[in-house]
Amino acid sequence: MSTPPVSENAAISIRNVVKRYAPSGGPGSDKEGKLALKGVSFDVPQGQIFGLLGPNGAGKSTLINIMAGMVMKTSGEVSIWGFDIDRQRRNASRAIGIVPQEIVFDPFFTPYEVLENQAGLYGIAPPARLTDQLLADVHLTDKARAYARTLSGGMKRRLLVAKAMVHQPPVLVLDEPTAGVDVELRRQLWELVKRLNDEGVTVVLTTHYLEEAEQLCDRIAIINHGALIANKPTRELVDMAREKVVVLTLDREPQACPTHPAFIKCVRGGDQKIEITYNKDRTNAGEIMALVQAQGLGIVDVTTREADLEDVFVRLTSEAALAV
Ligand SMILES: Nc1ncnc2c1ncn2[C@@H]1O[C@H](COP(=O)(O)OP(=O)(O)OP(=O)(O)O)[C@@H](O)[C@H]1O
Repeated sequence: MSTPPVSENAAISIRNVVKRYAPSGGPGSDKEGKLALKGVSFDVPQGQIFGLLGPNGAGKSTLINIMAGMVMKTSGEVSIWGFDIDRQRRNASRAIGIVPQEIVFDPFFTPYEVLENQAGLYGIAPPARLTDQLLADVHLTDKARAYARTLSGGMKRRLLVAKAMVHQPPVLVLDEPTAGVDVELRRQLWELVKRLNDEGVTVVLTTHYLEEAEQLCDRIAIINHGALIANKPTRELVDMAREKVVVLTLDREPQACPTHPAFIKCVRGGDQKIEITYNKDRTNAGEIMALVQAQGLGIVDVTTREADLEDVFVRLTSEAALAV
């Protein structure tokens, strides 16, 4: 299959990226080394919040670490804001801010010092530094002079976001920013991400929380076993779930499940309820209710459930697993 050329106006352009790790040499190790990415290609459009999803070990961190310059790809091309990461490394690095999965700070530095040091690394002269502004943006002004080790987990994560934004990159990448973070802190982090995006920053994030990816991301790519298995606007991806479920509570116990070519599954609960999973392109709840009533049964209550991203994710990853 021919691969389109690297896109000039994408925030990130990834073409045919392959990564094979060196063999570890340990007992049972793969002699050729682990093939973590098997030729992945996609673009992250400018201005979006882009979700990179996949099960554990799919290759997400490998891809992010390649963008960050921390892992060398085996082959393929990556450009960030139009800059090739091999030929224009300096410009590519300046165009991206990375929030790593692991929290790593020297515990004896204060948030103020963490940001000042980072600005120094980027060669930003003191008058041009945005330290106070960034601390305010992530609500850490009153912790500016506290040791990093005294910050809560959520504060440390917010400080990592500020650190990634020190050089004001147009692209921000967050690797599992909410892993192990409680609900309230997760909400705060998502608000921060949304605010940055509203200000024009293109955001790429990996997450295991499908519901949040569904709410937050404009577009979602799914990686499984080192290969891209989906890359679509979130709405389209969710619409791929063609299944819908209707639960009917009847006026008495039905003798049998009604049948229809669009039914995928029908379960009798034994409590005067039937749960029908159907293809929503081929029938609807109204038709199903009419079918049940035509059998002489009365309907006391009805509830329906839409398929969500989790249904699509499970289906796509299991189909891809079967194809491997
Ligand atoms: N340094 C390494 N050396 C050898 N193999 C590695 C190395 N880092 C990752 N891998 C392997 O490459 C594959 C992809 O790992 P990666 O960490 O990129 O996945 P992931 O999608 O980020 O998973 P997770 O969500 O668990 O972080 C895995 O099989 C992993 O064991």
